[in-house]
Amino acid sequence: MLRVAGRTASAGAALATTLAGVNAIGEVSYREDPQGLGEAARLLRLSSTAPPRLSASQQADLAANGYVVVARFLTAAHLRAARAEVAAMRKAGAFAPAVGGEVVRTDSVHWLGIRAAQPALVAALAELRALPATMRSFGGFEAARVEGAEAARPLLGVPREGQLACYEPAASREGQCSGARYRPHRDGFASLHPRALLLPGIYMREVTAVLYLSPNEDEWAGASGGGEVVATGGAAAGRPGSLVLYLDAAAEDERGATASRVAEVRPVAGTLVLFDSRRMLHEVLPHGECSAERVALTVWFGGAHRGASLRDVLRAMLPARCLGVL
Ligand SMILES: O=C(O)CCC(=O)C(=O)O
Ligand SMILES: [Fe+2]
Repeated sequence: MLRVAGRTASAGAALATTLAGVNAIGEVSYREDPQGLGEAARLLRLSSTAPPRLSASQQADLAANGYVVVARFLTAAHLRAARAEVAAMRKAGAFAPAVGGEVVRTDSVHWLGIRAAQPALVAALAELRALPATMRSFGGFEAARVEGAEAARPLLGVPREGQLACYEPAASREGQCSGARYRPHRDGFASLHPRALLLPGIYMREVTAVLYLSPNEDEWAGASGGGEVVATGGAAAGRPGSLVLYLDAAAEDERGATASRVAEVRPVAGTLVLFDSRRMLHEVLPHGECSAERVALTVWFGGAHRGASLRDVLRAMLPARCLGVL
């Protein structure tokens, strides 16, 4: 892919400024394996659209609302290939119950690395990992940090792994009356949360990117054709299997009661949702009657992922006004 090649070449200088083996800065996301992408590179070519992948207005939406929904992030051919790979992995028993406990979440997951054996999924992961490089400013939640010289590069860390998650329909969960779900939660914590010191990789998440790879688009989209519904009032619209974003929920609200509105996103294959990991309270409603599986590939961008330098961790934890000292 031209974009990959171009980015890899121009990444050389940036690479020297980061720790070896660290992939903390989006700009250099592809440098690990410029040649070896092989089949994944072919698929990337297949799925690419002209950069930037997020338009200015989508970036503005993300900054203003704390989330943005992008339809058709991958091509149909790429999606088909990725879904076939997920199906094969499921058959081979590659998914395990998610950590967090039945009370919180009942999906099963597989951590997909940048060198995984599934080219279409690796290519999808690469597309997601390229996002920070196309987002120079995160407006609301990054603008404060992107000042002066820092404006030249994105400050979001890019992890080497994405989480593939499958939510089973009720029918296939023996003895369960509802399908898999993920109760209301936030993916990250605000800066200086004490638990960030113990688990910086999780607690420093700043932006969540969820790309749906669910099979059976029609079933998920329904008659309305899927997409995103924003409802006023705190009550979730509540279609089974939807991702519900509780907009403007108070920081201490863990259930969504204080949300001014809710946005409901259908997990239609190819749909990408980006949101503010720290502020956006969200949940996956129980899967329900559908027979279709609900599959998502999620990547968290942020200041301190596995392999990030101490400097990155500190940078993520300090208030913007202190950044000058790092
Ligand atoms: O699959 C989704 O829609 C979101 C999943 C989620 O919230 C998570 O994995 O943290
Ligand atoms: Fe989440």
